[in-house]
Amino acid sequence: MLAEIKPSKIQGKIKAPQSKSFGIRLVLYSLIKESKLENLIPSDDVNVAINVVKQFGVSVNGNHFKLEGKLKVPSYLYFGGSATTLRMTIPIISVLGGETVIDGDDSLRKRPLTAIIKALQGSVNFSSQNLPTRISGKLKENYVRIDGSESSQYISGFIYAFSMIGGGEIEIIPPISSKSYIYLTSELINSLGGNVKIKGNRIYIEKGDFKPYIGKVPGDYALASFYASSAIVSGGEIAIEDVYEIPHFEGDHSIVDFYVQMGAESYVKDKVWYVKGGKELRGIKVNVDDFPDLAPSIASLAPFTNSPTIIEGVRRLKTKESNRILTISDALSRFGVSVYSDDEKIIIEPVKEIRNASIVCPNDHRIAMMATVLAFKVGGKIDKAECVNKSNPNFWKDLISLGGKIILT
Ligand SMILES: O=C(O)C1=C[C@@H](OP(=O)(O)O)[C@@H](O)[C@H](O)C1
Ligand SMILES: C=C(OP(=O)(O)O)C(=O)O
Repeated sequence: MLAEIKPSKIQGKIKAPQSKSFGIRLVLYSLIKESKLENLIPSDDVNVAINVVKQFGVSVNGNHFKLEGKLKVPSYLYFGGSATTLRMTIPIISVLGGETVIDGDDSLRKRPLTAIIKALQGSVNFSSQNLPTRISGKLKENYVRIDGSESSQYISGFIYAFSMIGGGEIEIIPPISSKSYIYLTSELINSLGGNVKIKGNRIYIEKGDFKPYIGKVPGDYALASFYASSAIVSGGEIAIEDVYEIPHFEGDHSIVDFYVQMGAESYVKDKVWYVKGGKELRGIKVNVDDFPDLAPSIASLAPFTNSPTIIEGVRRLKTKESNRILTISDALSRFGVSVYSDDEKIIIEPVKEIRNASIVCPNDHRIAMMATVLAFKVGGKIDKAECVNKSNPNFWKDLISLGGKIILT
């Protein structure tokens, strides 16, 4: 699909895209207790999670997920492009024990599994270092020691896995990256009757008394940020409804504050995120290691400021759906933005002369979303535009309803 975008003013009221992180967690929660997701509009990745729980024996009736009988470890699981589902499921397979062949699409096949393979060495065998691989064996004790610098998704997976079997302990070898997602998992599990305590680099999980989850999938700040950036850049005003309450830790919701630091009007009240453009913007310096998905969001606004934006802590962006150090730089450069990058940082200069550009989505939803913001300023084309479905199947429809002049063919 090709998206042809004309300069547009983005404004109005919209429901936030549903959170992929919450969506996957709430679907996987059905391996612990039933869940009913009232407003569910599954993205590709949430659909992956739904197919995975089905294979474990969960019955799926519309938006209602309930385990029928005993959990069974499937002999084959396919994860599409969803690293979150993959890396949360491997710990579950490893505590239950068994033999499963796991696979994914071309992008997932390139993403590392090094930390989990090492952590499970001696109990669980992997036939190869990347997908496809055959996992066999069972974790010997309810304890795991794992490198925290590759991905938090494994740690979230062990919080689920140990909650399923009545307890366990995780020791994380520092540095711990993407900490915000570990907090997200432990807070969610505890809010549903779990017993997870984080003490420094150790996580203690005890037996929980779980209740069903019946409710909505909360809205997502990182996905909504592309609507917000588009409004700011085009001088519009937007209200994004159904976002979650801002918690005590930093995370994807920190984008609300980053936009304030960049000079935009941005605040959350009663689960609505209000954003307004029109003021002079400035560059910021920010380390994204704890919330790496915000890099493309910040990069979408950075060219329109009056000073350079420095995004640090980008090392792990190389192993996302695309090498985002390269794909952020490449997409912005096509629009005439000067970008410097190395393994530690991306520096984005204020754009002097923005130009109309065409990009092909590098199989990475957030890069297409970032480029859309620039295209609203100057026009542009995005090929393989369906790549946004990984996390937000409503992306194009929502933006059209907010005034985006977009032709999809
Ligand atoms: O747990 C989650 O929902 C996620 C964790 C992050 O991954 P890493 O922990 O690998 O950084 C993030 O990039 C991903 O989009 C979602
Ligand atoms: C990195 C992402 O997702 P995942 O790791 O789940 O594939 C993302 O959504 O930006």
